[in-house]
Amino acid sequence: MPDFSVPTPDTAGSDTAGSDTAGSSPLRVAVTGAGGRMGAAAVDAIDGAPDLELVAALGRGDALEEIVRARADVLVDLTVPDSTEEIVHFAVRNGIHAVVGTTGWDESRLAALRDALAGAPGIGVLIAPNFAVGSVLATAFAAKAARFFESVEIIELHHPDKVDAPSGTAARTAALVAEARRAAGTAPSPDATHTGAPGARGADVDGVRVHSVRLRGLVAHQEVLFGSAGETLTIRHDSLDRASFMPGVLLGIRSVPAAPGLTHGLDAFLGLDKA
Ligand SMILES: NC(=O)C1=CN([C@@H]2O[C@H](COP(=O)(O)OP(=O)(O)OC[C@H]3O[C@@H](n4cnc5c(N)ncnc54)[C@H](OP(=O)(O)O)[C@@H]3O)[C@@H](O)[C@H]2O)C=CC1
Ligand SMILES: O=C(O)C1=N[C@H](C(=O)O)C[C@H](O)C1
Repeated sequence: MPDFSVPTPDTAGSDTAGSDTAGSSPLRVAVTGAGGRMGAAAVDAIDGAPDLELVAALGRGDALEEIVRARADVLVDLTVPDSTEEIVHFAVRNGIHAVVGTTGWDESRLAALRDALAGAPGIGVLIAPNFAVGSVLATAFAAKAARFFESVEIIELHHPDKVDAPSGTAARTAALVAEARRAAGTAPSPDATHTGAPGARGADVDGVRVHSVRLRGLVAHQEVLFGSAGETLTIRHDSLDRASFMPGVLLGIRSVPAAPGLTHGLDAFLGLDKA
């Protein structure tokens, strides 16, 4: 597994950065959604990290108080959009940092979380739409490319057991692409469609068309398609296995105690905000 635990520009010098734990006690980590696809993989990854100690693994129906009783330093939430907000606010109220991979964090939820964190000095929450480094890079590349093309559309492709559409990654990519195009004064993507079947043109996310495919055999994939006269650019990322998410989960756990307030996206912990 690639190891991002070496100190990054943001974490260098912090107590919690790096895997060299000589002289310091392991970070105590709790996981909600521990029985799920991602939660189970995260539990294994945390178990395998010498600088981390898994102190609680909760499923639906387990009392959140167990996280406090276990004296967790960091909670990793990998549940469902309906549960994540309550769980993360519980952690913040109880002075526990959180690393959140669960989808469903729209602008109004993020604003409420920022408010809660303002009343919890020193507590950090990472909301990471995607933990895979390739996906984070692909989204950053898409945001960079956004202003240079007339047209943009996103296709996200996932396993059919996913409960939400579009994916959190696609929503975040669309938002960043839209922001870059607005800042550059780019016109909306041209589209002459005026008749057609409902849904045929995908969902409108911040002015960007997003198409969601659900197919057995897939894990998590995304294409951002750009087009201008005579050329196209496709930025594609594929997670072929949930192993792809684990280095990012571990980086989030190690970095979040030194990052008070809300961090949206793994970018800053990878030093990408300075690239
Ligand atoms: N950021 C990233 O890189 C990634 C994010 N994700 C996101 O992570 C989330 C989980 O995905 P995935 O593991 O595939 O989904 P799963 O459905 O496999 O897992 C979700 C788990 O959460 C449990 N759960 C639901 N509510 C609660 C609760 N209140 N307390 C404790 N546990 C609860 C469910 O239990 P039960 O089955 O009993 O309902 C289930 O075991 C999704 O939002 C997904 O989009 C996924 C992959 C990567
Ligand atoms: O449910 C999934 O599987 C995934 N969810 C996240 C999302 O919605 O973007 C991250 C990744 O795409 C896998």
